[in-house]
Amino acid sequence: MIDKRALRARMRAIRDAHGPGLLPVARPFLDRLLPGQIVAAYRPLGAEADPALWVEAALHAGAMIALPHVVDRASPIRFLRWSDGQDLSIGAFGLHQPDAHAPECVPDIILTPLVGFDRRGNRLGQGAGHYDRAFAAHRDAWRVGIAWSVQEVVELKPDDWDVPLHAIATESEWITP
Ligand SMILES: Nc1nc2c(c(=O)[nH]1)N(C=O)[C@@H](CNc1ccc(C(=O)N[C@@H](CCC(=O)O)C(=O)O)cc1)CN2
Ligand SMILES: Nc1ncnc2c1ncn2[C@@H]1O[C@H](COP(=O)(O)OP(=O)(O)OP(=O)(O)O)[C@@H](O)[C@H]1O
Repeated sequence: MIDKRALRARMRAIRDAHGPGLLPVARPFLDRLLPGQIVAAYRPLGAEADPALWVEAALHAGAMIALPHVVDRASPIRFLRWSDGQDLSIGAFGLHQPDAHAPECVPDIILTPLVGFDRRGNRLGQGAGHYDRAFAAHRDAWRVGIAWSVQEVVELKPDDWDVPLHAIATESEWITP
């Protein structure tokens, strides 16, 4: 079987060949939203599917937005509150993120950028363990993976620490394992 690093390189190349864009909002996400909830989103890097329309829908429903704040590969990410229109600064890996002093949040929903996924909810990420650790720290959050449909692989072998996704949204499908 192809190793994880080689697969990650292949799936990044497939994602980059697809190119960037906005992901249409999936109905089950709208149905789940409640006022006051905290939705952890992200600002896309390169050709990652952009959840900006999901952020807009969440704000419209009265939910609050948090964005990941990353320091380096070794440190856990923190989800920090972001209010609509607030400035972001560029941090590690070129990510747009809130100021380190923004309030930390406990997310109800975690929109997770994917490098690859399978139909069972297994996920391939950047390999730093940032979302693995976030899922372990926020067990009750609804874990939604976001990707282009071309990022699907037939089967990913989960590691012991992997926490599966509840759903995956692509431009063409809402996949629930
Ligand atoms: N948009 C976005 N935000 C995110 C993530 C992500 O994958 N995408 N993260 C996910 O954990 C966390 C940040 N962690 C990261 C860890 C490693 C790399 C990384 O290795 N980047 C590669 C290029 C990545 C690519 O092309 O996909 C690099 O810098 O060479 C990026 C982010 C939180 N925020
Ligand atoms: N709960 C955890 N606490 C501490 N370290 C963890 C935890 N979960 C995973 N890790 C570490 O993080 C790394 C994750 O590597 P892996 O290749 O699985 O990342 P990934 O599947 O790309 O996911 P991620 O998006 O989280 O980086 C591994 O080295 C693993 O030991």
